[in-house]
Parts: sequence; structure tokens; C-alpha cells
Amino acid sequence: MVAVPRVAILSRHVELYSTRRLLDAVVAAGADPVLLQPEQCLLMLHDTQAALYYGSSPLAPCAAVIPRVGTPITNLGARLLRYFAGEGSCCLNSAGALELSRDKFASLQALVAAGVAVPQTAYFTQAGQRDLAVSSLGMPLVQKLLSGSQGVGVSLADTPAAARGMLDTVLHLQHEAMAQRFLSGRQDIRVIVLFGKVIAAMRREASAEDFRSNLHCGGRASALPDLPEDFAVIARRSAAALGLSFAGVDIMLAEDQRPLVLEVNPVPSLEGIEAVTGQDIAGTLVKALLRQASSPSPQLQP
Ligand SMILES: Nc1ncnc2c1ncn2[C@@H]1O[C@H](COP(=O)(O)OP(=O)(O)OP(=O)(O)O)[C@@H](O)[C@H]1O
Repeated sequence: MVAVPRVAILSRHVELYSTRRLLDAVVAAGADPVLLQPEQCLLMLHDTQAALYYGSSPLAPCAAVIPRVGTPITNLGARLLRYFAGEGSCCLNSAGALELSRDKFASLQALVAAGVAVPQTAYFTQAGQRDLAVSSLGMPLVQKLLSGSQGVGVSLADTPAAARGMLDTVLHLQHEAMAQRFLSGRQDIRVIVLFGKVIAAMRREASAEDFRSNLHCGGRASALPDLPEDFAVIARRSAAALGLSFAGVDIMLAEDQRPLVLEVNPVPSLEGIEAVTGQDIAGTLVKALLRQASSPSPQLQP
């Protein structure tokens, strides 16, 4: 009898759209879904052995793992992924790739190193560097917290005085600050990359009330069935630069119409993209992951 592969989904809430879709897709693929709420896990190291207890019982081996961990629990998610990788599970995204892509500045550094163009962005830790950042980036200026998602922690300053005040506050609270040149397009393109292939894309447009095009900030999305090839190349290269097998790559146009990568999301929501494209992204993802898990040399990353 062939054993049914167990697929773990790391997610805080079963009722989240993407989590539900993935659980259903695992069942539809003939595998056995296991929902693991990260905060219910206990990791134990002893001599050269590692163990994971879920509730009070040791967890049975899983063939594959799908991380759906939010920004506040990136560290916990990465530690769990390191455990699973050590056990030989095929993880959709690795611990290192998750950590790198959740750091908004380090991830841009990795993109630049891979030859992917990004918006002009400043990172600094002292108020003494603030004025050079503000005068270099011009007005308006976008301030971003180093970690955040769904547009939270991304704000706009219209005047140098507002920018200085905002950056001083961030430096005081976070001991580091990141600021970016404002791109006036009001639209961005989200490209979904899975195992090195573009599988879906959508255009997101900011509402009249906000400069952010995130759907959580009132942005409107539409399908983009004919993604230009240069955008597809950039999206694939961006996912590869961060070591992500599954990624949502956000691209905006510069004033001179060059595509620039804003960020690469390691846990992109399936809700908006499935709604506007009508595609079964969850099913495609689970089938590809199970193929990867059963291949003779599953992709195991540090
Ligand atoms: N430099 C910029 N110029 C103009 N708009 C920007 C800029 N940076 C971000 N935005 C807008 O703000 C939105 C949120 O920014 P960003 O993607 O960096 O934040 P996030 O919180 O990580 O979002 P996500 O949940 O999509 O990962 C973008 O989708 C875009 O609409």
C-alpha cells in the first residue's frame, strides 16, 4: 500500500481564505492535510536530535510544508521551517528565504545584487543622515518600516518638514529608518512565481483615498492575462534572488516607465489573485509541491 503523503500548512487561522483553499487543495490532490498553528508548536533540541511537539505529542513526519506565517511571527516560522528541512520535509519556501524577504531593505539589497532594479531607497540609523536621505529622495517621500505587510507601516510625507518629523519618530522607536522615492503611477503589478515559473498576474490600482494599492487599503485589482515578457523575467529573477519557490513580486513603473521591484512577498495572499484571475492557484501550488516532494532530489534549502 502506498502511504498518503502528509502536507503541513503552517498557519495561525484555519478560517483564513488562503489556508482554507490550501487545505482543500491538499485533500483534492489525494494527500493528508495537517494544519499546524505555529504558536502551538514546541521545538526541542537534545544532543544531536531535534523534535517538534504539537500540543503535547511529537509530530509525525510530513512530506511537504507550506508556510503561511504572517510578518509578526517570521522568526517562529523560520525556526519551524529549519526543523522541517532537517527532517527531510520539502518546504515550499526555506527559512532563510522567508527571513530575507521579510526584511524590506536586505531583500532590496539582494535584488540589486542580482541586477534587479528597485526604487531609490535610503536606510540609516542616525538623525544625522536624515537630511541627506530626504534631499536625495525628493518630495513626496515614502517611509517604510523594515517589516510590515498589507501596506501597514508604509506612509507618505508631502513636505520636507513632514518627512523629517516622520523619520525622527521612526528612528526614535525603531533605531533604524527606511525611506524611498515616491513613484507616482498609483498602480502596481503583482506577479505570482511558483518554482521558477510565472503562474498568474494582476494589476492593482490605488483608490482615490490612498496612495497604497494593497487590496487591504481599498485598492482595486484586475487580471493581467498578457503579462509583458520583461515583467515575467524580472519576477522570475526576483524570486530566484531571494531563494523563494513561491513568491508574489510587486512591480511599479518609474517615471521613465522602467519596471522597478517594490518588494517580494514570501506568503502572498491567494484571495485577490484567485478572485480576479479565476485560477486555482492553491491547486496548482499543492500539485507542484507534491511533485517536488516525491522527486528523487527534493529541493532542500538552508
Ligand atoms: N515608492 C513607492 N512609491 C509609490 N507607492 C508606493 C511606494 N512603495 C509602496 N507604495 C505603495 O504602497 C503599497 C504597499 O507598499 P509595500 O508593498 O512596500 O508594503 P507591504 O506592506 O509590504 O505590502 P504587501 O502586503 O503588498 O506586501 C504598494 O503596493 C504601493 O501601492
